[in-house]
Amino acid sequence: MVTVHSGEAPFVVSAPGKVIMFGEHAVVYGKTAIAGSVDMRAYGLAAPRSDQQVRLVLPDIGVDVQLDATQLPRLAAGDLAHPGDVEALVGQRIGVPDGPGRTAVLAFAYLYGRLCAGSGAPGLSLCVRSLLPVGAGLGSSAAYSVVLAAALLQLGGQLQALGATAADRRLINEWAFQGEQVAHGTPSGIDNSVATYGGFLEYTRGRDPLPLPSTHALRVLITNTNVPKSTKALVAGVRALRDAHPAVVDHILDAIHGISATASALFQSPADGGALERQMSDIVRLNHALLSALGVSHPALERVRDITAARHMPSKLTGAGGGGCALTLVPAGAPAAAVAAELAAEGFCCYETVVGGPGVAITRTVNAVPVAAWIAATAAQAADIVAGFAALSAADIARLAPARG
Ligand SMILES: Nc1ncnc2c1ncn2[C@@H]1O[C@H](COP(=O)(O)OP(=O)(O)OP(=O)(O)O)[C@@H](O)[C@H]1O
Ligand SMILES: C[C@@](O)(CCO)CC(=O)[O-]
Repeated sequence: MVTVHSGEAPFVVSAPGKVIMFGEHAVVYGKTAIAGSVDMRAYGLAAPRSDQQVRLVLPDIGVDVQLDATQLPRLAAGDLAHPGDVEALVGQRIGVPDGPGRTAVLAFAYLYGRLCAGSGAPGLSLCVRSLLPVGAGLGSSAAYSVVLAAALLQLGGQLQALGATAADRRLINEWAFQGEQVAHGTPSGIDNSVATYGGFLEYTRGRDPLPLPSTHALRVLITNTNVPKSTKALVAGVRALRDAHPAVVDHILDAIHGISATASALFQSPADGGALERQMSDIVRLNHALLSALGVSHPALERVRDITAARHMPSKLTGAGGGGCALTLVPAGAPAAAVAAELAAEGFCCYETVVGGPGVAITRTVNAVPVAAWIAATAAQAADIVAGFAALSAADIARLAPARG
């Protein structure tokens, strides 16, 4: 339990989404995965208030709830067997129907309960917006959890330097992982690690994430199939398959581990561009085939794979699968624009993205102007700071994050 600093001026926290290059699902079983941050982020405006009210505004998913701080129970370590059990404690009170909004409010209630709640806990308005598609495999949930954890830790005076030190990041990552457990049950921790640390990471559950000093720039196309999926259900499906056929599924998981090990070596190798692209293409194809064997592909993902393969651009699903996004390697000279147009004609959304940008960031100013004043000037018609933040254009909101280093 910490004392929330109600004297803190409004500030903005942001955290990136992720793309898993190799190793999703296998990473849940202790195998290695390789992931990088994408240049789309979640942004949270935290404004302390003096009236003991806690307001959570999530405009992307239609949530605006206000509770008296005393309605959110203080939670000590050990009060709950699993962070997801918070539902049983506060589920009745939050008045939000099932769906993304409910999960998001429960993750907040858990982290607020652990980090802030208690007698005398002051109020707070927190508004989170995201430029990441929700539930598409790009780690929108982890970016949201990292924003919550960093905002509440900052309010509690638990961070040394606005989230910038190694100790700050470790703390943010640990708490964000608990927020992810509310949403996903048994996540591996890779998504929140990428959202916290940014860059490229080699990740194995239970070990510190290893930043990969990639010597090769990788162009990728991300295609959102717009098919909704549930990470929790897909992870549970793989678990059921493994329980039924351990001797088969464990070999598949080991093979995926081998792919991540190959990718890690390739990222750090001095191989020339052509050789690297050939080997990367092979392992992208192999990884997708293995994920398909685990039952987490979808006809829309197979369609993306066929369209891009016809142009010699290999694709794999990224994230949990079952819909969501595919990742396509764009080798030098590949007709990325033509392929993106072909995919768009089939109703898919494509983003060409830069992988490996900055992780979590907390800012109190924009170009030396305090956040509150900057929002007031940028969204001049808004009634208050939360409404102003909610009204910012995507281009303006992106100015609240650090530039790519
Ligand atoms: N803009 C947002 N505002 C509030 N909550 C969000 C937002 N985006 C995502 N979330 C939270 O994240 C959840 C989506 O998690 P889900 O795992 O389905 O998708 P994802 O994280 O985008 O995909 P993946 O885990 O495969 O990378 C939502 O239910 C909500 O709780
Ligand atoms: C499917 C999975 O491996 C990645 C989801 O982005 C689940 C996890 O690692 O928690």
